Amino acid sequence: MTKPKVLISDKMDPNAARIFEERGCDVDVITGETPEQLIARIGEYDGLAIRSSTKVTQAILDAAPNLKVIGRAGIGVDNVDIPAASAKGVVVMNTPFGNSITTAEHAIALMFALARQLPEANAQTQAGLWPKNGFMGVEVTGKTLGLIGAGNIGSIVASRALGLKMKVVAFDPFLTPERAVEMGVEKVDLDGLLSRADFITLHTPLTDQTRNILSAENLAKTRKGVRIINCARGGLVDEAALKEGLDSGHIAGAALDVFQTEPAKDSPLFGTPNFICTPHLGASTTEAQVNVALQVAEQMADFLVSGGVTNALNMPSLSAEEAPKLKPYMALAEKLGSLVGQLTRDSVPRISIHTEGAATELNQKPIVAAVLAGFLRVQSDTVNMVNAPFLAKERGLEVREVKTEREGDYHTLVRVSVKTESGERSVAGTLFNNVEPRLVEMFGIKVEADLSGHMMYIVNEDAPGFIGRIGTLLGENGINIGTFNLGRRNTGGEAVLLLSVDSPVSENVLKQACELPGVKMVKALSF
Ligand SMILES: NC(=O)c1ccc[n+]([C@@H]2O[C@H](COP(=O)([O-])OP(=O)(O)OC[C@H]3O[C@@H](n4cnc5c(N)ncnc54)[C@H](O)[C@@H]3O)[C@@H](O)[C@H]2O)c1
Ligand SMILES: O=C(O)CC[C@@H](O)C(=O)O
Repeated sequence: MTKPKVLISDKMDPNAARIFEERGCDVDVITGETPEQLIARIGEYDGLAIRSSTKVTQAILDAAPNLKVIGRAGIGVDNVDIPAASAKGVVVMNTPFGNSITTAEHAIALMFALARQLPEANAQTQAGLWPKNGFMGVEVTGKTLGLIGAGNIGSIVASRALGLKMKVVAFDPFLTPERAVEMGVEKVDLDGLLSRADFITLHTPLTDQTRNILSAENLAKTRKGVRIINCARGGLVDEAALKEGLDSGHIAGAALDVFQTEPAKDSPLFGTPNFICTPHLGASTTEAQVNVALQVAEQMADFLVSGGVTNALNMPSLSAEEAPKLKPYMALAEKLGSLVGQLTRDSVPRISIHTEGAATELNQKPIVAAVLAGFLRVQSDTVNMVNAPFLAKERGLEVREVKTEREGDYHTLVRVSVKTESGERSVAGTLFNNVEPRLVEMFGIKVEADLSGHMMYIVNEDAPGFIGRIGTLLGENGINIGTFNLGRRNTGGEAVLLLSVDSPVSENVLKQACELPGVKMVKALSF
């Protein structure tokens, strides 16, 4: 088996390259390239490991036919075009916890730097001014810290601030009252936070809801003398309004680690009194960089080598322990989805995935994604488990999931049903020996077939002589039959025949089969 190839395109702790090699990947570390250079190179790689410098655009994805996974050693993935990656079936992963403590500590460091004007005091002292009377600071003890965003980093900042004897109020629409109590913070609305906080620190992603959350209007609602810290994302604070607030003295200090445009080599804020900044250093400690490098390499290698999916933003997670158990189910689900897709001519507004028995104990999301991938692949051969759920949504296909924990005729079963203009149609399959996918029911008729390779599906009247006639026809056309699977609704009623054949069945043979007496339908299938 050829080894997966990974490119590390941003500066990353060397542990990442070591882990890739130890886990069976070939790895190249080539940093600082232009987008054009990356476009020329990316075609040969299965994986791309990045930090924030590499911008993974549609153009880069278009030039990457082999790419299967992008791993961000860090949290924010705003440098990756996730919809474009999903559409191409590329998994995007991040490392959501590896740099949280480090970034929270940076926010606290900036809070102290603002409270005591450390950068300017340092600069003037080293300039020989000994400015003993020029820097009257404030204590943080007893002050109110307003937390906008109380997720991983926000909650660490809160715990540190509580240790510093601050009062913490938090605005986060997704923060439950129970979690607020657990964190020891008071959950407030945004106006409440703005009117009460002595320090405001931001810890949300940049979304349509959070963009400009500290707008000119909201900054005007803050207390006079407020100090603002942003270690999350540029774009959360209106930088022009921030400058006005600092110039007017309404805002006593502001510290930005992140800017609307990065790298920020020029900004109207530079040189403003009581403004301090760092060049997106929130995650820059030895500990955090080792953490994220190890984690991203382990996650990506897991995916490329054994199919495990951790911390993916566009695909359900699948641990390395779960992967071997789920793999045969995903193969079964994909085959059932494909069978229904190949046999359905009408438009399908709804597809239902029903698991029964042992299958219900597993993570359903990969099973559903595999059914959708099989079903939609009939329409486009670029569909895979990553982009199938997105495509289904885009095409208005309603996806239903149903679980029945008790066993039926089989210890485990996956059933795929589609709603069509002519009614609901379903196929079902099980796993023999927990590993071999087997079709066991088709449109209400019991059959038993291994769905693989080239197959023929025939619906005919159950009458003597048919099997001989179809065998003769295929034999005369040089088509060897591998397996022969029969099922019927009732004696003399409708029967189905699923044949696996060693070579593709031509249109001409299908036509001749269709003309045999008693035949209602013939279709070539492939898996
Ligand atoms: N400066 C750096 O180097 C650096 C390092 C790491 C992370 N970050 C950034 O910090 C941010 C926070 O990271 P995290 O790990 O804590 O993320 P997280 O997802 O754990 O937490 C984000 C929180 O924001 C909340 N939120 C979402 N929309 C909101 C809204 N409209 N108003 C208020 N709250 C809202 C969410 O409910 C969540 O609790 C991210 O943008 C990340 O990219 C920056
Ligand atoms: O990689 C970095 O230095 C920044 C990381 C940070 O912005 C993140 O979102 O994790």
